[in-house]
Amino acid sequence: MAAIETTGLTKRYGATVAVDDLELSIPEGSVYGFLGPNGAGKTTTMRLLTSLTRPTEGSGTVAGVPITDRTALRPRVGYLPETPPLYEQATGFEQLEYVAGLRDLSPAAARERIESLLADLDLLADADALIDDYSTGMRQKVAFVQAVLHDPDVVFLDEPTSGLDPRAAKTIRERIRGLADGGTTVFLSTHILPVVEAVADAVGILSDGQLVAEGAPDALVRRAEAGDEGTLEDVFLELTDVDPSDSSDSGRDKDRGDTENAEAIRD
Ligand SMILES: Nc1ncnc2c1ncn2[C@@H]1O[C@H](COP(=O)(O)OP(=O)(O)OP(=O)(O)O)[C@@H](O)[C@H]1O
Repeated sequence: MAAIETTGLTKRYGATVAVDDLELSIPEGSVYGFLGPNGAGKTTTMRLLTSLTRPTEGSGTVAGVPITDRTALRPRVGYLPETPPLYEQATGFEQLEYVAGLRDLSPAAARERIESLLADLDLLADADALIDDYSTGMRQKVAFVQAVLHDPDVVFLDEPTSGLDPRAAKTIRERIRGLADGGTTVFLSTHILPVVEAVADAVGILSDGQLVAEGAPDALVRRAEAGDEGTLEDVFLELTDVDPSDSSDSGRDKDRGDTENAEAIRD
């Protein structure tokens, strides 16, 4: 069974089509890199898949649960949003204890899990300091632990390594791979393409709400115009290159051309 499956998933905000007829089928225990320019619809897709917003049309399941069933879906998914909610006046440990309570973990189980995850990220020694005094990287690590505390089947990560120094970013990358190797499915949205190249089993590129290319990172690079010498960045630029100075009509034509090009790449 696919961990994430969508059919014709669409979200409109008035005249804006944020997510347009999205078809996804992502296997369990894989890392899926979700790429796209600003405003492509990545956050909206993650909000749809975590039942934070409802589709205008289409449907989907995550861990076998319909994405419109918020109550059943909530324990099965974890979400690290781009700006994670953290309570500045709590210590790292208190913040995580609070979230564990919301997730119905017993105090003893919560303590054990929090300590193990914090130790794993090299943050246990600072667990009793106020979040207000944490660095960006320390906050990001707490937010990461918060998203995986209840051992979800599928975890959605929005820019999990942004603002991290190379060592902290490497730690998070290794944990992402570790999650997938343990059977968790990771849906990873980031603009940091080397991160995706390093950890993703498959990549989807979103442009104007539409999936314009999908495949293993190295296969996408090989099949795109970039050729053998190319990188994921070349593929990304090739498929999402919309000149902002275009009028909306000619811009649309250009989009369509890019989409057709991408269709060839998709198989
Ligand atoms: N609540 C909302 N109300 C109205 N329009 C919205 C809303 N949320 C998103 N949009 C619009 O939907 C489109 C997709 O936005 P979304 O935030 O999903 O993109 P994104 O790919 O996550 O962008 P970024 O990389 O900048 O975070 C944009 O045009 C945005 O303005």
